[in-house]
Amino acid sequence: MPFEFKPLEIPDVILVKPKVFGDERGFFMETYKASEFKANRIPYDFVQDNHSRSQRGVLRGLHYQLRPMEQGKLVRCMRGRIWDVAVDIRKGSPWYGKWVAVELSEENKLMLWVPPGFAHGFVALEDGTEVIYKVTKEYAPELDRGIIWNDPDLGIEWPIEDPILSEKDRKQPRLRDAENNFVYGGEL
Ligand SMILES: Cc1cn([C@H]2C[C@H](O)[C@@H](COP(=O)(O)OP(=O)(O)O[C@H]3O[C@@H](C)C(=O)[C@@H](O)[C@H]3O)O2)c(=O)[nH]c1=O
Repeated sequence: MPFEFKPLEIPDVILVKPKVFGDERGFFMETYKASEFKANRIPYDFVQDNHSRSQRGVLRGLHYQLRPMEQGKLVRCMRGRIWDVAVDIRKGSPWYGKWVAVELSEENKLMLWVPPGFAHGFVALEDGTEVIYKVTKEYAPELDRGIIWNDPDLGIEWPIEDPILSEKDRKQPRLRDAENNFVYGGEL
């Protein structure tokens, strides 16, 4: 099997571990394969790939797009390290307002599947950290929304104090005030 799929504490969020083939030249790994992902509770088509670079302490998030342009995201860190967070914001979900986080790095090569209905964010733990992620719907700026990273109702334990934020992310609302049209449908 080229991948291991491990559901996290919120089981719709899945940690994906690729099989890495190392040899004297370097390494090879598959980073996405439709048949394997579809057979392991990630039945989506991906339509856009993104790439960002961040200095240490940059925090991007927490972001989501409203329905009908809700995005699932397959996130990977190809240089440096991030602490990657997914927050369940599906109304009626047993995990509403709960979060899970994992470290993704150049070294561990792990990927995080963040389904539609989750807010997503990460903090870069090293300078020059590069993140690439596939998304299931295209960017729709008019439906782009966010939640403030340090919302006390979420209590996310970020590993960095005083992060570097975009102007937009400094002004995001709390979850309780954020526009959100996700409804939990018992996805499991
Ligand atoms: C996300 C995105 C941004 N942009 C543009 C808009 C803006 O001028 C510039 C930077 O956008 P942002 O400040 O929103 O970029 P950023 O803060 O990196 O936003 C990203 O954060 C992570 C946590 C996510 O989960 C992503 O879905 C996305 O929301 O890039 C696109 O053209 N396409 C896109 O898909």
